[in-house]
Amino acid sequence: MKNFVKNQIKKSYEVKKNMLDNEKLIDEILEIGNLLIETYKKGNKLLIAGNGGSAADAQHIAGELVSKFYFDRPALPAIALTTDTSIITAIGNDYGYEYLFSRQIEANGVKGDVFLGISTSGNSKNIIEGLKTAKEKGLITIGLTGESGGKMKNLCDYCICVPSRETPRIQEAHILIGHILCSVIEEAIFGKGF
Ligand SMILES: O=C(CO)[C@@H](O)[C@H](O)[C@H](O)[C@H](O)COP(=O)(O)O
Ligand SMILES: [Zn+2]
Repeated sequence: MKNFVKNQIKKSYEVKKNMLDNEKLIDEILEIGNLLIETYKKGNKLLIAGNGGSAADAQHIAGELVSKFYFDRPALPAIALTTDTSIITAIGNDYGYEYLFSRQIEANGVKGDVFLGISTSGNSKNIIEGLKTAKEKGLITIGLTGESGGKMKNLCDYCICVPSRETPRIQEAHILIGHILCSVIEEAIFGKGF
């Protein structure tokens, strides 16, 4: 049983090590960081969505931006589209689960905003519909996925495909990337070194 535990730590570590050695992936994180910095400087906002553990990630990232990450500074606008049970149950009941995020993007997204879709398979229908509506409304689209990228890969303006096929390991890398993006944004806009 000890090895069972150790094996999972090892797998998580190996995914992170592969990311560290992948210069293209590091550049992609920085490119998205710069895009989000520009988005905030223009006065636009970030909308985030995911299912299950990725819904928690969406809320986690929005929390860092609206509250604070490392230090006290003005709030940054970010909305997780996974939190309002009245909206979610109404859309799910009246239109269908696949329209959960697209309907909210239709309501709250404006040109220049960014939609971040998080999905380990890259194939969750409500994220795919969200990406389509986001594009139609002039939002910039970012995806966080697993190795294959699924259908999201060709639908997103920017897509980071974490080099793993295991949902929990992919999620662990997604939240690392989310944290890095929050730190880059906070430092670039409000840090003393800038
Ligand atoms: O957290 C986990 C597994 O670690 C699950 O709740 C997982 O997020 C759910 O099965 C999701 O429905 C998976 O969707 P996706 O990542 O393929 O979009
Ligand atoms: Zn999980």
